[in-house]
Amino acid sequence: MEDFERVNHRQRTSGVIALHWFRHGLRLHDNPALSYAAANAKKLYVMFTFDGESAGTKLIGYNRMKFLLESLHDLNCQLHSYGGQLLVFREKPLKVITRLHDVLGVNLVTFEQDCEPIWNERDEAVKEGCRELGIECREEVSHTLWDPKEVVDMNGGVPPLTYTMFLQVTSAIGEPPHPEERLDFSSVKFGIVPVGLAAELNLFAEIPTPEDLNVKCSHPADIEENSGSWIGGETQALLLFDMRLAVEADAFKRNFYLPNQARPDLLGPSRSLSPYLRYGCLSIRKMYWGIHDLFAEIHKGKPPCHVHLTAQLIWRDFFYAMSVGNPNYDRVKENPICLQIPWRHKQKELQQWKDGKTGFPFVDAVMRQLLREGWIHHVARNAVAQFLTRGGLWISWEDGLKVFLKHLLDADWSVCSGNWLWISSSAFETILDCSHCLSPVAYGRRLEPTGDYIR
Ligand SMILES: Cc1cc2nc3c(=O)[nH]c(=O)nc-3n(C[C@H](O)[C@H](O)[C@H](O)COP(=O)(O)OP(=O)(O)OC[C@H]3O[C@@H](n4cnc5c(N)ncnc54)[C@H](O)[C@@H]3O)c2cc1C
Repeated sequence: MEDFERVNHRQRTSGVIALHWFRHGLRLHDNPALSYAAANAKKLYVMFTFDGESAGTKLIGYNRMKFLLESLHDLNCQLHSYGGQLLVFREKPLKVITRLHDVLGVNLVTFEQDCEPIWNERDEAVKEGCRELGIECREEVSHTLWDPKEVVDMNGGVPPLTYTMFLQVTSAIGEPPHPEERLDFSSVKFGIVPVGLAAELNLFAEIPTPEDLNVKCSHPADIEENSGSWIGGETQALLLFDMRLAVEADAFKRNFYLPNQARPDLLGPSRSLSPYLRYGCLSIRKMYWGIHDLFAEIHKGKPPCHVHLTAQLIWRDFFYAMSVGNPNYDRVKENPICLQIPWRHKQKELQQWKDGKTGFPFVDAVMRQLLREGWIHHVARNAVAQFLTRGGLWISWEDGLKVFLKHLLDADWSVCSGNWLWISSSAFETILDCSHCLSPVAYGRRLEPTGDYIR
């Protein structure tokens, strides 16, 4: 046994040594699993591990990987100010946990719930491994407003198939929890990993770059041009959230709702919070209650109204709940909620759509923006998704989903699949509906009549 193993073996017997495992939830505020670890441990380790899958890294483009790494960098900087360090490994989580238990005496592991079925196997293996090692495992729900598993249970074991049903079930559960008070980390004692163990577990000396993880930019000229347009991390998320509250306050005062949906600005600077919600840099509960309380303050005495932004946040929860227990949610085959539509296999047209070379200027501009920046407005997503599926090329939504999952900054397995199912009219309705489709020409002209967006 090495010296440090002996020392830490002794520590194990005398108190809680915790490891918080970040998967998403990349924030210090309103993070109940992290606060539990910090409040109960005499020493705390915090980690993220690149296992080839977690945080949606199985299918990931350059822009999202950059956003994720910036978010980790931001966490690390914040932890540094409290004398801590974010440990970033390239290893399977259970191996890291096991070795940190063996060598450093870790006896408590905490993490935020990843409710999607694609994570069940990973999380069950970790929970089982912890049980065998006698490690306490604590999982907290804070990536969604309600616990999607509770929603399904409450609905008799099946997900509520429509948004209205979802609202009924959640109103029976009650309001979503308020965000926690911000924890003071200054009294937390953070642990570091000895050199030998660091090498064994492939601990990065500093936050890696996308290239370190073999993710390359396919348009190198864009790196400089786009630098600064999206910056990952909690610090930036909180800044943008304050700006967003000001925009919503102005709209509420004028009795106007969803300003960025009703008057989409395709040319303005990116202000969306979805990539920050996807990685949990911003707490969904902080956003929900922030908007809710703002409405209540401006419209004193009026009952809460869900036609504004909080309704959008509830849609996000709806799509998560829909995917619980359905590992085939992202495909046509063996997906119990998906209509079996005879989509055509047209490789050439699919490639043209992916490359932004269909010949329809608006559709092509949107796809080029997706490839270069990783973010496109909701109305633009609608346009290209309908064009690919029931409104134009008649190609399966599954093909479109893969492209979105790779390139979108906010790409989220449940939310993206749910929206593709919706837009292609493959689910949440009983029949395929092609009676109302967006014109790929007139729609673009209406949204942005100057043509500057396309240029
Ligand atoms: C084909 C398609 C794929 C999509 N894929 C994703 C995805 O992978 N990840 C993702 O977060 N959103 C996805 N969306 C939903 C939506 O386009 C984005 O959430 C929205 O554009 C984000 O912009 P915003 O933050 O300004 O939204 P806002 O209007 O400010 O809404 C606030 C938040 O509510 C949530 N939200 C808004 N609209 C929706 C919606 N339709 N479904 C679920 N949640 C919503 C998002 O978290 C968003 O950040 C997709 C939409 C379509 C049509």
